[in-house]
Amino acid sequence: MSDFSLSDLEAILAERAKAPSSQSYTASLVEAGMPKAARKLGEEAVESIVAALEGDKDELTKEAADVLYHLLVVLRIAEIPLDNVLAELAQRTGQSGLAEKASRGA
Ligand SMILES: N=c1c2ncn([C@@H]3O[C@H](COP(=O)(O)OP(=O)(O)OP(=O)(O)O)[C@@H](O)[C@H]3O)c2ncn1[C@@H]1O[C@H](COP(=O)(O)O)[C@@H](O)[C@H]1O
Repeated sequence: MSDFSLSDLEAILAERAKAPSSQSYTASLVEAGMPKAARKLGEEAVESIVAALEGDKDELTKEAADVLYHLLVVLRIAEIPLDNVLAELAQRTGQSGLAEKASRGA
């Protein structure tokens, strides 16, 4: 199992977003703004659907990674911390302890 987490990626994107857009794809997306970032997220979601329907596991794995990356870029532009999303997911499990833990970023 990979040690790499979405929180790790969120931290990398926060750092890279400060770079000149010529040196960082993340910074170029943030600079372009929500319409472009949201469109990219949609494109990657559609490509994931196609891979899923074709039963192509390798392609679906790559497209799923693209979806998660572009989702984090969209959340960054919207100024929504990943922890808020995790807290929402935890709350849906009905386990308030998990929701509290997620909102603390633990
Ligand atoms: N996970 C990714 C990631 N996935 C995809 N991409 C980039 O997404 C782009 C998407 O290519 P596409 O073919 O979909 O789009 P395109 O038509 O080439 O370009 P668009 O004009 O449509 O955006 C490519 O340039 C990839 O390099 C990513 N770029 C960055 N990351 C992560 O973000 C980190 C920071 O990257 P930089 O911001 O580039 O420093 C990296 O270390 C990675 O962890």
